[in-house]
Amino acid sequence: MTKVYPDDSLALHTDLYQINMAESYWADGIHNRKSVFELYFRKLPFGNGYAVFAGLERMLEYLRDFKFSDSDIAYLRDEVGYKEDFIAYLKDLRFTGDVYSMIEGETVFGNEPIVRIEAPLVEAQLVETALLNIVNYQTLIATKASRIKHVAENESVMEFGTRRAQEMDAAIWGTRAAIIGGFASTSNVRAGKLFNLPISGTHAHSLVQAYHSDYEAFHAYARRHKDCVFLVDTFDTLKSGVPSAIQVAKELGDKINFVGIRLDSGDIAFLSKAARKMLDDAGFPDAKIVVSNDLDEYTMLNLKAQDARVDMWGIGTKIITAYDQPALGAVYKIVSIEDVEGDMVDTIKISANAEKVTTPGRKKLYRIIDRENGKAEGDYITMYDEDPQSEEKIKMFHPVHTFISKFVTNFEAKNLHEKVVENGQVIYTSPAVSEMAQYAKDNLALLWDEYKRSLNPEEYPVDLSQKCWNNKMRNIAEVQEMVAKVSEGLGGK
Ligand SMILES: Nc1ncnc2c1ncn2[C@@H]1O[C@H](COP(=O)(O)OP(=O)(O)OP(=O)(O)O)[C@@H](O)[C@H]1O
Ligand SMILES: O=P(O)(O)OC[C@H]1O[C@H](OP(=O)(O)OP(=O)(O)O)[C@H](O)[C@@H]1O
Ligand SMILES: O=C(O)c1cccnc1
Repeated sequence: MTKVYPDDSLALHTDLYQINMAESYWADGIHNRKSVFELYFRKLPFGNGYAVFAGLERMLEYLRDFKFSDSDIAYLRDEVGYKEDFIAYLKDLRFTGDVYSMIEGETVFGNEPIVRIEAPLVEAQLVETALLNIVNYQTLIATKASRIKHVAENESVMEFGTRRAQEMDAAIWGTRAAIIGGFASTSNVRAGKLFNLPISGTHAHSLVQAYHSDYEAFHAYARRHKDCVFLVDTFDTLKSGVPSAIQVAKELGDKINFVGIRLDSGDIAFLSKAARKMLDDAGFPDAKIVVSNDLDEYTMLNLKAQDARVDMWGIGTKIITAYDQPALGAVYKIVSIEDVEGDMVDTIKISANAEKVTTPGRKKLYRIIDRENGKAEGDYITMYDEDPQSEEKIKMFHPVHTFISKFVTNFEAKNLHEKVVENGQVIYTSPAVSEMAQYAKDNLALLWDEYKRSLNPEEYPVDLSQKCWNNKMRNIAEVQEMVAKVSEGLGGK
């Protein structure tokens, strides 16, 4: 049985090691040193050429409300065993830092900072797990939704996944992310209420089974509902389901809005073509054909290649669980920390894998947009004090394979980070989810098609400024020097 705490908070929604590190920082008196952390992922999910950022609104709620409640404090003291002095410190702890973030619906790529947290070390550390939890899931689902919508083109896509979601929270936030990524509506009524999302739905096989008849079931449904989409595959799609739907639509005429039919099994290509012909011949050329049944962008593409006659898609399991890639690997890394003199010192994490070496320093992120064609040339990471817009010409080069480079002129440098939290106060108001979805759509229009194709897209450039790259190389050299000294001191080679 779960225990119920009326004052349960999300401050404990973290890994134990974060609180243990917080205790060390505090005991050593370095907990209030200014620090800069960045949140980013390295590899795009689903082999896609871009991702769609989602999660800011929940992150902001979490940071705003960050506080260990009385029952959290009691648990940490009585069950986990932290000492009284540290417990007293945790009681009054709030998030007091600054946060810079992309806004929801922004197109995002690997190895670029999505969120930058500037806060006392202990605070920035404690919020890591929750921030990653939020962004990893929501961005994954928004990206999957965008892939699916890309294949659907102008046909609308409904989210049907709640029953298959990894529990209730995922259904709610996942469907919100799906709408940001391009889905038109959700079947989850609570999500509709909470986030003001468009809700939609048809009916299930149980309705038809309860009446033992397609005709009776459709009639019963139509007596109480104006908009009707009849599910036609319970007994026999072409011999009973579609003819019954047509009969009810004819009988009730203007009394209902016969939106169309739904197919949920069998050969969708074959059945949709046959049903289309029956509907057209019966005088219902505007009736829509909705399809569902374990669909995703791959089956959709395949169905389109077979000229399936589909007007609307219902997608459940494969969107809400991000079925083919259940996790986005976003990470949260420290890039700069105040030293004993009060100066900020950049810090780096070295790895044998060049892609995994962090990029030190407080940085900014720009999207470089060609003023002539309005298309994005690439993203450009600079040190905080740089302003690419003040330059005539910038050199963009691959941060690992540096010989891949180009000069860009006549560009607009769009700053992708908005200040959303200042001294712990949330200063950003999230727009409606529909606006986020529109923003996502507009952003995708900046990308050349080769970055958007669902199979083997081109790699979009995410480059470092020369200054940023030099800083990284200097940090690597310094660490190598330090390691050599340590190694010598310890008797190493
Ligand atoms: N013409 C088609 N081409 C490719 N895939 C299809 C086609 N028609 C249906 N599919 C997909 O093939 C899969 C068929 O799965 P399955 O065999 O479980 O369905 P079914 O037996 O027809 O229906 P159910 O088990 O739900 O009653 C589904 O993912 C469906 O979307
Ligand atoms: O297929 P998804 O993309 O997950 O979409 C949601 C599914 O949920 C319903 O099926 P139901 O729960 O009745 O299961 P079934 O169709 O597999 O029998 C509906 O008929 C869809 O097929
Ligand atoms: O409205 C529907 O058709 C629907 C809703 C949830 C799951 N499957 C279908």
